[in-house]
Amino acid sequence: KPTPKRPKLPPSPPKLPIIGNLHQLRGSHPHRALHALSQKYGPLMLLKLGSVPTIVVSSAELAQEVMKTQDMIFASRPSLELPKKLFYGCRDVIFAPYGAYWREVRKLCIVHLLSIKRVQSFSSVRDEEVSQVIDRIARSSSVGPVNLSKILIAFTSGLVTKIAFGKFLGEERTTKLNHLIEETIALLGGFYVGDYLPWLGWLGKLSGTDGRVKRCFIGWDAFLEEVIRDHEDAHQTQDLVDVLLSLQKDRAEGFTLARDDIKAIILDMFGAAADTTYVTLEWTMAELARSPKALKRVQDEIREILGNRSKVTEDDISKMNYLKAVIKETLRLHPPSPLGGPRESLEETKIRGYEIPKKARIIVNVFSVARDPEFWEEAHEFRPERFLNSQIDFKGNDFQFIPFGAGRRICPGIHLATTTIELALANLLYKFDWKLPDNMSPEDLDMAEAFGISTAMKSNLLLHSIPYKP
Ligand code: HEM
Repeated sequence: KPTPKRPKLPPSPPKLPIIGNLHQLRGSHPHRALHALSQKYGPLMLLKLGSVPTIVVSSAELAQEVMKTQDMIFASRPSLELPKKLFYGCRDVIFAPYGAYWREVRKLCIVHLLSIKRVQSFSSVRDEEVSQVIDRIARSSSVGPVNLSKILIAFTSGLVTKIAFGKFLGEERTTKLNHLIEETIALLGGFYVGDYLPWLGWLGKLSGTDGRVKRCFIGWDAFLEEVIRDHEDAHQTQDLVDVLLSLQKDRAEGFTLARDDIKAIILDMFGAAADTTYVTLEWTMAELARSPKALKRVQDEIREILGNRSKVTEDDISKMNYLKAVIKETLRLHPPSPLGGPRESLEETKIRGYEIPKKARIIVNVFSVARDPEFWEEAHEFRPERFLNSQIDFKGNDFQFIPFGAGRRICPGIHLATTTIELALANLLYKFDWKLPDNMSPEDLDMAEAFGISTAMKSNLLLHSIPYKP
């Protein structure tokens, strides 16, 4: 009797009983551990993370297969316990499974919250917040090196808060909000055993994680409820809560937004925007601090364009080609979400003749792709010049460079992110000269990565700032 043909599955590293390949991710950062495994097992691997079959893609060619050729099949997200509990049952955009609801809220975000016009409407808020950063650095310039990491975290979370909530928050609420953001980031960046070994979900209760998640959710809900109520009582400027409330009233596009939908969408804005923007700024300053030539070149460009004006405005940025190349090179080497957004297959399919089961988890290792030797020479080096006179961009068409993802799930916040990053960096680089702390050579700067949901620097970035007089 012929034996039934076994499906041809992608190559897998050896597994242990029960935990599968989880142990191979221990001890290193997951994107680095997966990168190392891909060097041995190839650009398409099948891992068992606990009991979850997980496909890991590590080349530009296969990223295109997943995010373009078969994007429709891979357009969903896995159903994860933590987001279900924190994001109102995934009524947000990031974690919503593929379907009518996700399509509607994503469209709403693109058209109403993150459009070029809306991003422009916050230009004075950005300007104000950047000026505060400059003042803060100027005040501490003479004292010693400034802790840029701390200043940049405060800048990005302050900016997102103003964009989302306007000027409603006093000191007490801001402190509460910062605490909630910190706790959410810590929870999302942690390892939640129930997502890999569902039958061990009860460990969450035992370890106290479930209680922490519940308290965090209750904290957010009370906070958002209060802020939304304030917005309903007052006719304010057009911050994001105002926009969402007016869409709810108008039943825009025949789609009714529930209260919880609004809260989940606002939560996304914090989850997706603050940390990613901050880590891009931090890594860019770190890379420049250890590359004096690139630092000089970008400052010369900015200072030549500015003449003797006092600060960079958003209109100046379009001429700053080297600055844009510096940001791209930083996003290539240090993608803030090195494993992109997790995807899930909606049906069974094949990649390069290998069977991909339905409901498999898909990880595109954005970090590996940006080092694909077929596309990148001396991939480990910081060389912004590679992006000059090059059409390669992060808008999702060049699959060797996808820090924002690609396809149906591509990051809808690219314009908001880049506008903020460019303006903040251009001003930091215009207003100050930057030096490593005394006696530190470029090789001594600690470029290690922290663990967490966005890959920040492990050590705070301390640099001397010397005010520049035009
Ligand atoms: C440097 C900054 C940023 C980076 C590197 C980044 C990166 C990403 C990545 C890799 C994804 C997953 C894409 C995929 O699954 O293919 C994503 C999704 C998303 N991002 Fe961003 N992001 C950034 C800033 C922002 C900002 C400022 C916002 C605006 C609030 C934002 C909102 C979102 C949302 C809502 C999603 C979910 C999209 C969906 O699932 O349909 N991001 N981002």
